[in-house]
Amino acid sequence: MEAYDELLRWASKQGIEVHGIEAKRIPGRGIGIVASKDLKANERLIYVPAASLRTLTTIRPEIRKALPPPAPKYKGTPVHALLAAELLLETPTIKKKYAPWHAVVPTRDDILSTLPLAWPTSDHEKLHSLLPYAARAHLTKQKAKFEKDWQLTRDVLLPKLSLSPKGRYSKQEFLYHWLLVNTRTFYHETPATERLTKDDKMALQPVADLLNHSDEGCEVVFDTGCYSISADREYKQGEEVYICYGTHSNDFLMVEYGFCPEENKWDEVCIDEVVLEEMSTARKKWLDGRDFLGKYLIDERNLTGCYRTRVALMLLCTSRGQWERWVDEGEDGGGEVQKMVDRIMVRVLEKYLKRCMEAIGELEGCGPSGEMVLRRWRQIERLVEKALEELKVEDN
Ligand SMILES: C[S@@+](CC[C@H](N)C(=O)[O-])C[C@H]1O[C@@H](n2cnc3c(N)ncnc32)[C@H](O)[C@@H]1O
Repeated sequence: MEAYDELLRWASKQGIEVHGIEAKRIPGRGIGIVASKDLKANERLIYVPAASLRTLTTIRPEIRKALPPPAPKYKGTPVHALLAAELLLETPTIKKKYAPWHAVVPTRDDILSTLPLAWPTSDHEKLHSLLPYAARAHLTKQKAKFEKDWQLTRDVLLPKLSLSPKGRYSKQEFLYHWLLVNTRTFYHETPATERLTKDDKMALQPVADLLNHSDEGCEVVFDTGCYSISADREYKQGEEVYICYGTHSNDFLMVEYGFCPEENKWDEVCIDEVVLEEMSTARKKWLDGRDFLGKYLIDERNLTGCYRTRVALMLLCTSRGQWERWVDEGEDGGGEVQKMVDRIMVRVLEKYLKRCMEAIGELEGCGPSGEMVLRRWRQIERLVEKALEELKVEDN
């Protein structure tokens, strides 16, 4: 019997109900959930009673006593750190209780090789530097969160429990558990987490955490008593059933979940670095003053630049005073100004396309470790080429 079949049997003993679906290994996506029969829209597929979730309230008392509890506005220990510590410090009895879950979650090698945060710096320093801007920026924030959580674990929790941050309790082991939590938790609000930030409203859910991501997916609803997942549409037997982890770009999915899908209607590409290179220090200050500094995006629906991009580029076509008036009145400066913005966009995107090609050239020599980043740059290259075509058509 496969480990995931064992997990489903174990789950039913925990009160987790599973209907019309089964787990299966899916090439390129680890384990996933598929329909075991034809499913009707709205049919309930998974029901997880709150008692089977691992949340802030199920963290062992000695961990909760050692680490300051989470509190509003990021004071205290994030729930992410507490859940990671809980997994790191699992006693043999608890480990036995969750053995069927441990048997199916990705191995250390799976996690550490696919998630950019875990790429060993010596080998992958170059890969980090070759990530597109948005992914690199997101990774920097994620790294800061992780380092803070590890510091609390190493300097407060482990000494209080007379454990040394080596071997079983090393930084690398904490990282593995921290990333397991990162890739497998669901949003869950309880009375205990109600006043906390969104990031602290997280729960681990055995079985439901086998669902892979797609742009659109099953309906997920929860209250304090349970979590339930229902079919969003009809499914044919054997079809994979997904949930949507959120309306995320591929840069976000790569850093948070370690994959980069070819189809993603929520995808967007951030062109901050090339747009900001056009701006003097004074212009950056003016943009900042009106909350227009950064987050310049292109996507399939906004090939010629999102609203923020175009407003920012308008500053290159006129005086500060005139630009401020247009911003105040929500005006676009008229046809001639928009043509100038288009021309600047062409220059900016041609520069970005050159960078794409340079990154692709370097990644082609990186072998399998650079595959995901290479795929991402090829997607960006296609989008930028399409945007340039559209801008040039508009110019004629
Ligand atoms: C919540 S788990 C889903 C179950 C997971 N596939 C497993 O084997 O345990 C999230 C992880 O699944 C993988 N995943 C989810 N959706 C995917 C997709 N559309 N394509 C590739 N991998 C995906 C990623 O490794 C991600 O970090």
